Amino acid sequence: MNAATAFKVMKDLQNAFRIVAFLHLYDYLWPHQAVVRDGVSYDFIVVGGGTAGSVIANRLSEIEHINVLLIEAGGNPPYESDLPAVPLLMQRSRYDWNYTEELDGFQDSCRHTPSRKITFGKMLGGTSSLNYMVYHRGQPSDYDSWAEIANDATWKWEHVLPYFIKSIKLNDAQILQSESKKYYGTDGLLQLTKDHRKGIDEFLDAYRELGHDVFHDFNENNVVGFSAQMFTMASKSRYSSALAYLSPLKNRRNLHVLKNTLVTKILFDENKKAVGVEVLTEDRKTMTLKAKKEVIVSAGVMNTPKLLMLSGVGPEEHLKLNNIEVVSNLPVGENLQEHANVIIVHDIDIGPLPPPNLYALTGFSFTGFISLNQSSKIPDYQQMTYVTLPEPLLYFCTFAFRFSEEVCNNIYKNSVNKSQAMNEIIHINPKSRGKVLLKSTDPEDAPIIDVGLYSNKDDIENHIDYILDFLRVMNTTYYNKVDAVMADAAPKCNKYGKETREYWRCYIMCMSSGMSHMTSTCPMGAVVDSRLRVHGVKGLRIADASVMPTITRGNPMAAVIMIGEKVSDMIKQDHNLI
Ligand SMILES: Cc1cc2nc3c(=O)[nH]c(=O)nc-3n(C[C@H](O)[C@H](O)[C@H](O)COP(=O)(O)OP(=O)(O)OC[C@H]3O[C@@H](n4cnc5c(N)ncnc54)[C@H](O)[C@@H]3O)c2cc1C
Repeated sequence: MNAATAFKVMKDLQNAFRIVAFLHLYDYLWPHQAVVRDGVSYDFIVVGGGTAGSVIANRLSEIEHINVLLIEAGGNPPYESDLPAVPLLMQRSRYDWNYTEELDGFQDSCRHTPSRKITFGKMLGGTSSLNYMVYHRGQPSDYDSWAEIANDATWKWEHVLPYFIKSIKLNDAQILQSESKKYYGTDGLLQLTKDHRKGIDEFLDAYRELGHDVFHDFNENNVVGFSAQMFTMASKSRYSSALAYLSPLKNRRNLHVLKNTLVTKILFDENKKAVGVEVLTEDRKTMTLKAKKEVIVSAGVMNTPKLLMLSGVGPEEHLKLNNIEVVSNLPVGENLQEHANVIIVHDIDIGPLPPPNLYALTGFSFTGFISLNQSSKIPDYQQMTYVTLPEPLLYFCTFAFRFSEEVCNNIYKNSVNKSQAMNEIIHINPKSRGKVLLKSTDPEDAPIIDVGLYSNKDDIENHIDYILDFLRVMNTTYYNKVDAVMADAAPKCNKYGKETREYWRCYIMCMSSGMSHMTSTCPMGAVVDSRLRVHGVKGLRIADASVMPTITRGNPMAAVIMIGEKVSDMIKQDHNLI
């Protein structure tokens, strides 16, 4: 196997699954297509049936006399969305928005192309239908600082925790019999599965040897340390936000789900109240759909700011440049935040791993939140380690990370008869910021995206510190026992010597990428208030990853679902519906 073959295998598999999609065998899982007429009114319109939008559509339509229209640009998730082993197959397919970042100063990187491809889900469940399913809530201190920025104590950890708990249906005997039980629900809608697979404990022992705590579970007391990962999975399948929140109510009469329909504009009346949306339907008809109470935009971190700007809500100068009439002058699209990730692969000798299985995650994994100052309760970086056979890693290298064939072949070449540990060293508190702008006023055009990774140079130097800290694991008993050797992914950096900061500066420029954890393009404070209402207009809220004032120090999906739960209650309260 080599990188070119691995890439071709992925393309062939994508084509094979297209045939399965053509048969529509799994459409019975999802709500029917709504029948709509031009000019028809609903109480609430939710734009985007993704991670947050699915939650909101469910919770608002719990009230029987309220009519909710959920509009989603994509269609039903395909069969492969269900299969935990193959999330990659939906990348660069019709289930992906297929955006590309502008040139970002990494032209000299080890990527396949200088511009980075960026994936977001375009289907019910949005990005939760194609992501890697890791469930982590971020740090309690993240929410305390949101509360401060938003000037609203209801965003503090103690007040958002009940919404995390409400969403969950945990079925893990070990956790439910432990102290951690109080942090989980058992009658929510989102199923979680903890990874208990063989092999994890030996790795965790190595981190224990370095002085780190090892937990069953991360929660408000267990913040800094290591644990096996938790996933949004039932035992053998993905649990996307759509499967959790939309599938069970596919026959609910007051919820109307309009699929394959792009919202092109939010419509305002003369008092700047959002009164509806303009859409482009799957048969390419333009229609107006009206909202009596509110429009809630949950179109994700790129498409929410794009839609707002197209509708006249955004930075005045940029809107005027595009001849868009300004409704509210706000810093929409600025403040984009992302976790930078550096990949370090180890060849290891741990004996045979089970062969890949479509219904299980490949290999096994664990994660750690590490503070360089071991007495601190606030982590500086996160480590996620996936232990697999070398072939699945080659697919990731070439198809997901899109590193060059040379880099992927370098990583693969000494792995014959071995396993590999792919370590993601993640900068979870970046100072760098990016932005989203309109490319044109055509709603079908992609936006201009500048993720801004390492635009603040402190992030590079801090990342080197994190990598050097991580590498201490190479001296532990277990890593010696399994003959861990670092794959020589970037030989061009070897001239500096691996013990130097120059080597790691060079390595970072070669082997880094974003985690696809982007947030904060319409943040609380600057763009929306603490009840997620857009400043300067009425009847318009935003609820998705874009409203986070700062990126969570952890994987963001759990926080997005919590935002969906919390905003649903806020909307009900503001309209006297509870
Ligand atoms: C490859 C990948 C792996 C990831 N892995 C993890 C992980 O393991 N754990 C984790 O915590 N996070 C992960 N993330 C991040 C996480 O999935 C996202 O942060 C989260 O799902 C975002 O939710 P959202 O509601 O903001 O947006 P989305 O879930 O993307 O929802 C937006 C929805 O709006 C729709 N839409 C957009 N524009 C329009 C329009 N104009 N009209 C109608 N509909 C529209 C979209 O099609 C989409 O369905 C990953 C992300 C990626 C890309």
